[in-house]
Amino acid sequence: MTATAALTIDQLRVVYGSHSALDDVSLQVRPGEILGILGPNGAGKSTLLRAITGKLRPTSGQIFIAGKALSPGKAYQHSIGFTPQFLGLYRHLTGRENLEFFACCAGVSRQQVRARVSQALEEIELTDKAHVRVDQLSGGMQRRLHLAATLVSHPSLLVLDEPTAGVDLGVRMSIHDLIRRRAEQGTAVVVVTHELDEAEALSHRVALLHQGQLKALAEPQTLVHETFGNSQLLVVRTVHLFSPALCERLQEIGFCRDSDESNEWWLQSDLPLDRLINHLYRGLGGARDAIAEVSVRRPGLKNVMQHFTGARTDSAAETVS
Ligand SMILES: Nc1ncnc2c1ncn2[C@@H]1O[C@H](COP(=O)(O)OP(=O)(O)OP(=O)(O)O)[C@@H](O)[C@H]1O
Repeated sequence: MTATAALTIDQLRVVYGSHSALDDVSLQVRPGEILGILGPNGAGKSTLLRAITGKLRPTSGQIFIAGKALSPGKAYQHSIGFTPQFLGLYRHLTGRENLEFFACCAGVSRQQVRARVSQALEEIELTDKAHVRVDQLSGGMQRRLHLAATLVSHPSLLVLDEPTAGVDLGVRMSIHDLIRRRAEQGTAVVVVTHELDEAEALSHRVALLHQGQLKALAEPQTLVHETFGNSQLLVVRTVHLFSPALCERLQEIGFCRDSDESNEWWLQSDLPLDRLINHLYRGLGGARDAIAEVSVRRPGLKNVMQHFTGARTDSAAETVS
């Protein structure tokens, strides 16, 4: 990518006291590109967003917005639109009043404010609710309005922190459409999400952070392929969630799971299915009744995350005998 990238992050380091929150992170985002930022809690995602939006002075490294070096503390509202995770709307004002306020704060000229606000309301399909107070709108409508508050200034770089947190599928889809449309018009988008399906569906590329380091940066499908090749996953769903003996047994025979709250376990392998099933049932012995379902799947981003963040990914080649 060239100096005309919408965003360039060059060898960024952020150290809090003695703790390194970001360590030598470099990446670029081109105009029109949607980059998903993924990583477990504490990976450094919020720190990265704070650095990109100029709210934090990096320990070292540089950030360029459309080729211009970013100096923390300066006003960047014209080129960067930041939508934080938590709603920041004025509940006693109407949707239109909120958008007009945010447009003015972002430096939109008086002559343009009305048209920009009308356009944003149309984009989020809330024109007919423009004069309703925010506290009388549904949660999904407030979420869309929250995003529109950033869109009114037509930023060249949109930075979104979990834009679909807590919304239903319908609202999520409409927010995705909104983000895609802006990207198609040339806006670069950096979006932090914990939803891996969302990242896979929405992002042109994903950046995977873990313990402050950039572990991977690629298109979702490329990342899955580079990590797992043509492997498949044998997926097992257990009847009960908490059965320490069964969990221990599954771990011993090479399975891992998404979280302690999941009753789905998976094993990555290139081996033929009949050998894998044999391996599973032999390994489980008398505990096989505790299995509700066995299926085969292609790996996805979720499995890539586990691979890079240290979950057990022992290949079946090592554990299947
Ligand atoms: N102001 C701060 N002072 C000291 N340490 C901090 C500060 N902010 C964040 N950290 C630490 O830096 C690391 C990265 O934090 P950060 O909030 O960027 O992670 P994150 O990926 O956004 O996590 P989450 O998904 O939980 O929001 C964590 O270990 C965190 O405890």
